[in-house]
Amino acid sequence: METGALPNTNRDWNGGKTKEDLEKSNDNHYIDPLPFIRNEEQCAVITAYLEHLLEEQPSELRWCVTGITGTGKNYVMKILHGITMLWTANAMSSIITAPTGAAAGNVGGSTLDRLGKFKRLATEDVSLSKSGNESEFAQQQTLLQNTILLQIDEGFMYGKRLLG
Ligand SMILES: Nc1ncnc2c1ncn2[C@@H]1O[C@H](COP(=O)(O)OP(=O)(O)OP(=O)(O)O)[C@@H](O)[C@H]1O
Repeated sequence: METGALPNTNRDWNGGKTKEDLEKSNDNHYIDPLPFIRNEEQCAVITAYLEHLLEEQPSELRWCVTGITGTGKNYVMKILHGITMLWTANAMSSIITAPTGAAAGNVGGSTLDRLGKFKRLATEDVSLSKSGNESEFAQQQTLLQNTILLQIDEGFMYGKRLLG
């Protein structure tokens, strides 16, 4: 996974002390923020997201996480999804989408078309807000107003017709 563009993730969970420091001083209270993840790059993404949630006034965050196949991108997506739902206690606060039904099924998400109830035509260039039933679209907007995380898998497959 490529994480070079991520914000600095050095949150100090242990008062500036390393695990070794704490062991030497017989203090066993070392906090490992992500004990269940042993992959550094995955840790960097998840920790950066946690830090973002902890910000008093979180700014809008737009990330593109890339990596060759099998590097654990979907694994991280699912963790961020779970963290967000727990953090907000709202199942609609996090959404995972993908361009095709098969890709969406793979990550436990849905297609943007299904999510937004769009009825796009294969041949016509229609904008997002006009591509479906407008009242359904408005209902969906209301439903999604507490969504704080939108993750798009295989995002390169979306053209400017949908997201442009
Ligand atoms: N930190 C981890 N601990 C345990 N298993 C992991 C971890 N990260 C990834 N895996 C496992 O490795 C496999 C590949 O991960 P994943 O599907 O997330 O990769 P990917 O980068 O999304 O692949 P693709 O680009 O093909 O969709 C999966 O079986 C996943 O469960």
